[in-house]
Amino acid sequence: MKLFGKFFSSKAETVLNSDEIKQLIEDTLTGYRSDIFPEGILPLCTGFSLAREGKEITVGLTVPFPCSFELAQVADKLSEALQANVTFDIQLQIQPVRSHDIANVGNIIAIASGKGGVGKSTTTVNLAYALMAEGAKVGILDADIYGPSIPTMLGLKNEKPTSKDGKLMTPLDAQGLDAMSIGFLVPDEEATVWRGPMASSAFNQLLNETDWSDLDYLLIDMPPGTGDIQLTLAQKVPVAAAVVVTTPQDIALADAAKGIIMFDKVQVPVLGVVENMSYHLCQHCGEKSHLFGQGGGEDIAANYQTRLLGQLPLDIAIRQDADLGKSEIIENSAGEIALLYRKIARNMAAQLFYQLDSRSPDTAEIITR
Ligand SMILES: Nc1ncnc2c1ncn2[C@@H]1O[C@H](COP(=O)(O)OP(=O)(O)OP(=O)(O)O)[C@@H](O)[C@H]1O
Repeated sequence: MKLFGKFFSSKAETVLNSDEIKQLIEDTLTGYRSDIFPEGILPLCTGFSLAREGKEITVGLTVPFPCSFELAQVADKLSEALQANVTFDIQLQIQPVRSHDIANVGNIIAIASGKGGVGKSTTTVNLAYALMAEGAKVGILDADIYGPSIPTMLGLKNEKPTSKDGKLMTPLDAQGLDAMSIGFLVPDEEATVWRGPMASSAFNQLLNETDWSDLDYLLIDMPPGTGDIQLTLAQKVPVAAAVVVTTPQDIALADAAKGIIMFDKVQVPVLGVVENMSYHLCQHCGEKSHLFGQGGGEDIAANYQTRLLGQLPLDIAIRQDADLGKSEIIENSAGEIALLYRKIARNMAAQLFYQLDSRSPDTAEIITR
């Protein structure tokens, strides 16, 4: 992926030699700090190269998780500092953190909620597109056998997967996302009467008999709740980690806590909590109102030793897009909401790396202790 930096100012030109340019780039990449780069960018890069042709400078970087938005900003900053067009040529080297035998799938991340209706499926779809916008290859698997909403949310209702070899199903393409759901295969009313084992075997088939393209992440939209079916899925699917979606209401938070405890029980690390419908911004005066309470996501993250990955507003555009089979990331990629989802997606991918990837300085510390 190429990220092109831009420079606008007409500062008096200082001509730097190649060594000075290299030093300035290295210093910038080492000194940069943000939530996802607490110790700088360069120490995490497994590759770094520099090519220069007059005012065109290309920096080759190999990074361990998707983070295009932040790197594009760094490219702008460097272009300005060097008064040149700095292009980042990014190679993503995302490593599967848990071994499994599902072909062409890297890391499987379960998106769960203790309670129904908190916006788990909407969040899953938007996070999938957000990860894609950050540079990753992503798929989405709807595990909500009893109430699959992913086909509608991706604008693929009534579509059916095909098969090239009569064995594996080709996932549907949702503007670049691989998508699979029981909703593509059987009418909604049919699956609702399936008993637990049948639902679980249907899910296994969806996971194992889909011809996924080469995915960095497969997001699983889990059925809501923490009952037997969720526990079985969390145990049987080689999930690398989970994310719990909640709203700030007490009842949703209590159920989100049950979700965290459930994953803990089956030793699936929880990357963090996403607080959906956190606040509402008045369209007229811009005032923020916390309709369902405040601080709950932060409290739950602190009480259960995880982190708040981000907060999303209650917003009519999110609901309208979800109901119309669209996504804010695709519809309005530079909009405030799209940027919020992208920040959460970067946090999620970075947490997966820092907590579980053997290349991360944090895991190395844990391993040597
Ligand atoms: N941040 C938001 N702002 C406005 N509407 C939202 C937001 N998030 C979700 N919604 C809307 O809330 C409703 C429920 O969302 P969704 O189906 O994603 O919930 P869910 O937790 O997956 O439910 P279930 O698991 O019970 O199927 C949908 O109509 C969706 O458009």
